[in-house]
Amino acid sequence: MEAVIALHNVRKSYQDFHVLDIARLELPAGIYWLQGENGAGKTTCMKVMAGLIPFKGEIILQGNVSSHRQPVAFRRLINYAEAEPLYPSFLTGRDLLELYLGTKGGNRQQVMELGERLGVTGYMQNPVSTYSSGMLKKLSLLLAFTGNPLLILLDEPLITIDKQALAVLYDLIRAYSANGVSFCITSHQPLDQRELPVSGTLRVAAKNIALV
Ligand SMILES: Nc1ncnc2c1ncn2[C@@H]1O[C@H](COP(=O)(O)OP(=O)(O)OP(=O)(O)O)[C@@H](O)[C@H]1O
Repeated sequence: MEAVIALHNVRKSYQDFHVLDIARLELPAGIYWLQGENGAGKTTCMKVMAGLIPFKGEIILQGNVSSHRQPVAFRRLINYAEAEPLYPSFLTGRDLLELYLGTKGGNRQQVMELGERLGVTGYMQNPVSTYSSGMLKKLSLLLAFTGNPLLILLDEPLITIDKQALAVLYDLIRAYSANGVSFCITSHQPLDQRELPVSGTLRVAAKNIALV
């Protein structure tokens, strides 16, 4: 089966500090748990996969969308939610959602319903500077589920959100996964296999990523 994402000779350095050196990694569709020690390179790997920071090498989605040759199409197919999201403080949640709907596409009605389920609707009209860390995290998760992504990267999605939002998040991951969307999730806490049917574990170590 065609890999959802394939990394070929991917190298990432911050100035002359080398963080990633991945000769080849090809992942079939699924839900992956990305593990590694603090500072191993998980967040860097996600930012590279999402096409958000420059890197050497090439990433191909579904065998035909290249990070270098089709950067816009590439970025539309991958969504990323940061571990500790930061947005310009004067923007409202609604401003950000409109921006995402405009650039990522997707069904407005469906996204609004999702916002309702996650419990963000009540504060969407307020500037993000007024949000608590959990409120910000829920907004970032809503944005990660906006559009028509092939792969969703969730960096520490379980931290700071309340029990109700957590149950919705697990539900969403399972439903999207059943519709063919793949996930790559970092979490220092164990993932509950009953809630999240993880298909594989990816380990970041010694600058490489391996499916273990
Ligand atoms: N913008 C940056 N400039 C310089 N070095 C950076 C930058 N971002 C990350 N690093 C370094 O790259 C390495 C990997 O960082 P990264 O954030 O990817 O690790 P991580 O596996 O996500 O860690 P954690 O589990 O602590 O979140 C670390 O040594 C870090 O110091």
